[in-house]
Amino acid sequence: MQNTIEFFKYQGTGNDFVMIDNRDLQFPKEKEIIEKLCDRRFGIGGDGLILLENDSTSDFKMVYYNSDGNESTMCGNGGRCLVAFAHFLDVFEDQTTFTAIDGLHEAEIHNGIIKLKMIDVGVIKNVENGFELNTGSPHYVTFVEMLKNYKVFENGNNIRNSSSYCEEGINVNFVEELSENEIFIRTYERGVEDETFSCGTGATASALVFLKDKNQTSVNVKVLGGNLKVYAEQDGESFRNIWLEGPAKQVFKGKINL
Ligand SMILES: N[C@@H](CCC[C@H](N)C(=O)O)C(=O)O
Repeated sequence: MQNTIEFFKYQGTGNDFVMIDNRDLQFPKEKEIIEKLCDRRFGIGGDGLILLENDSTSDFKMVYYNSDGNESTMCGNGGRCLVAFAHFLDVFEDQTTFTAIDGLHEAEIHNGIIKLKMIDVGVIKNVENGFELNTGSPHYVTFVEMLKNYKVFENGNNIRNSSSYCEEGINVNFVEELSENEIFIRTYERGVEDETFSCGTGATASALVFLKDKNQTSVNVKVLGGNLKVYAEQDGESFRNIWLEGPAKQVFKGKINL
């Protein structure tokens, strides 16, 4: 017998996700099924798939899969979209906490803008031509010029598959400083294996590298799919009180046969 599931589609600055209410734990967590649902020709289409589940210590739990069907580490835009989804499902009113793979997150929603607290970040490592840090997911950050015309797929794919990163993979962020208050970022994402329109943990990582050792606690972030803002407080070599802010929207809903 054919199994039909109800889904919702969300996007946060163009990073798009299939969203499923799995509080009844009925969703089959199989790689082939998730990959097919994320396929833009044979499925719904999305950079990832997110399950909203019950949690014993917070309002809900986030389970995140990349479009390759594998469960992965934290997704910042996905987290913001999931907060919008939980709000739509009346799980909370305007402030919430939820549990993700990297721990507990606080979040708030006001007029469609979601502000999500990210994990504290330790040392930013200097590596060849760039920086490496973990904002819930692993990121490589490098500064370039003329980012609009930059070959993000080719260069991102080369770095992601280089000997340093090929085993675990890494997300690769190319950053251009537009002004003292604004950076422009384009990201090649691990697990999507392509450039996406936005990456929340990547925007956070790039913002922290930009803010490091400056007397500044926020920066506007322009991405292909819109605008984000990152707030952070530096404490020695580390950062805390890190917030990722931006819009997240429900795009459509439907039913699909598995
Ligand atoms: N789109 C994401 C990052 C998702 C995880 C990443 N692809 C990985 O596997 O590390 C975001 O908004 O943070």
